[in-house]
Amino acid sequence: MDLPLKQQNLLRAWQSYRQTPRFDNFVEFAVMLNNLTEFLRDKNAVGLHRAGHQLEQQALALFGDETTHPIADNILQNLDHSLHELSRLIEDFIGASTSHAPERRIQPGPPLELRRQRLLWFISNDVAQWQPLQDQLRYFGLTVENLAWTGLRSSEEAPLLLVDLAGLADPQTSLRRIRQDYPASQIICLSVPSDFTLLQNALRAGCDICFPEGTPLPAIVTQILDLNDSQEQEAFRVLVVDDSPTASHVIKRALEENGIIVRTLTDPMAVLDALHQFNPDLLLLDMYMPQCTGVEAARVIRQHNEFLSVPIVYLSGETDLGLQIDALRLGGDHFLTKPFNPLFLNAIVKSKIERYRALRRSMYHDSLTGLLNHTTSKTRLDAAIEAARRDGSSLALAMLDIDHFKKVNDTYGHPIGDQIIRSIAWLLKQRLRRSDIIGRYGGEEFLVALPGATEMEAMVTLDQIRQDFADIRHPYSSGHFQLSFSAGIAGFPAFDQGDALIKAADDVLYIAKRSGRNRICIA
Ligand SMILES: Nc1nc2c(ncn2[C@@H]2O[C@H](COP(=O)(O)OP(=O)(O)OP(=O)(O)O)[C@@H](O)[C@H]2O)c(=O)[nH]1
Repeated sequence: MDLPLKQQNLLRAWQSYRQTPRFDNFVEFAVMLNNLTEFLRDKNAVGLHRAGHQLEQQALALFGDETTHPIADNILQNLDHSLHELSRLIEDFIGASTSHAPERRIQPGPPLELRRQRLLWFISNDVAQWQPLQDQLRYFGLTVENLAWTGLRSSEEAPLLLVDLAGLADPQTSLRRIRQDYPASQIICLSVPSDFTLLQNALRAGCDICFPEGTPLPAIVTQILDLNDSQEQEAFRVLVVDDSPTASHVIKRALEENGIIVRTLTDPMAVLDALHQFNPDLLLLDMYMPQCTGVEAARVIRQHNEFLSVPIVYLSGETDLGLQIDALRLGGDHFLTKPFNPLFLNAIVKSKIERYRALRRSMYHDSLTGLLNHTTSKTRLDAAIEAARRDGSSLALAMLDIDHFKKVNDTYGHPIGDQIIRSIAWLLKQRLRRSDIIGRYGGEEFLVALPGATEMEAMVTLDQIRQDFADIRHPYSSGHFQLSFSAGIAGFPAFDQGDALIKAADDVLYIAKRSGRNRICIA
């Protein structure tokens, strides 16, 4: 729905510049272009993003200032041509998506809001050979459909394309055709000969990721699931503190055009409350405000441990280098001088937030699985119990432990053991709700808290996951092996503190282990 709108905005902005070729109209065009390109990147519409990015580079080279506009006629024609090429690609994509879209029926929603399943099309002349890979991907929640090279069709969403190049007479031409037909899809190639030129050719023809011949199955599964995982990213949040409502409005608009959630504040003295309530990923601070300077506000903020790492970017008309350096020394991360270039502002804000989020991830999440780490799982559980107490709702906690895991390490090696730990993490992420708490509590032990669920409801959900996990065939050498996990469930309000709940679930997990494993017991 957003794509046609963004395309229209871009064409409209270009039209305005063609009619009145002033610098500010060019800025508007560049902002709309940047907005569309970032949108395509976020949606992983790889081919379309590539085309948008090329046009953006062309436009940025012409950005200049008031004196450089209007741009020369021949350059204008060039830009016009590239813009219409991009527009045609987008229209083809939108047309293909809507004309072949299957009729959508409204069905009653599932009781638990499951994460959306990603569609994957598998294109190969030898589907049977890839059955184990397909099975693995299905187990982890991807919807896999097989397509023949001769039977390619359109889709409402941009599916992930897994393309087997084995046995193709002219893989490059086939790939180019696919890239053209599916401009928005991510293309992953299997069976690419491990040769520099052939890999380079596949990438040039439009492939995004190549797996050379002989890549082990677990490595392929891991990368595809990682790709799928990285799709889910919450919108960035920025708090703007500037005493001028006009300046705040301009900044807000520039950032919102890029999908960033913005809150503005004209009174710097209220910044601590706003930080607590809004929980931003970044602060944009005006340098000079009547009651308090930006540097003073930054120093006050940095007195609070919880806000020590939130990036602070100063906005000011100040061009004195010495003052800028001092401002950075006193708790800021970057300095942007007004009038700012909206594209530059967006790029700085996004890159700072990406780093900040990566830092937070490493602080609160487990590096092997991306799940919450031990400490954070407990903190989140405590907070969820408090919320359940306030709302008078229930909460179920499960402790899960992989069965005979020592034997896995001893028989297949530690790296395969790690792979199993990751696979159970993916399965849990795939099957549980966003609002559930999923943590790696210890080596092969996981904590799962389901706010709002009773013990029995948790049992139904987790028992399905248990059965599915037990069905997964983990490939090893030329064969495979299967595993299981056991779990113990306890519930709030029967146990009304985090530690008591964990102990109760752990106790029944022990009973599940003693009574034969591959089962779930309730406290
Ligand atoms: N590969 C790998 N192994 C781990 C990791 N953390 C813990 N382990 C191993 O997990 C195994 C846990 O074994 P045990 O606690 O004896 O239990 P088990 O073999 O799973 O048997 P039961 O729990 O009784 O079914 C140990 O061999 C640990 O070395 C990890 O991050 N990676």
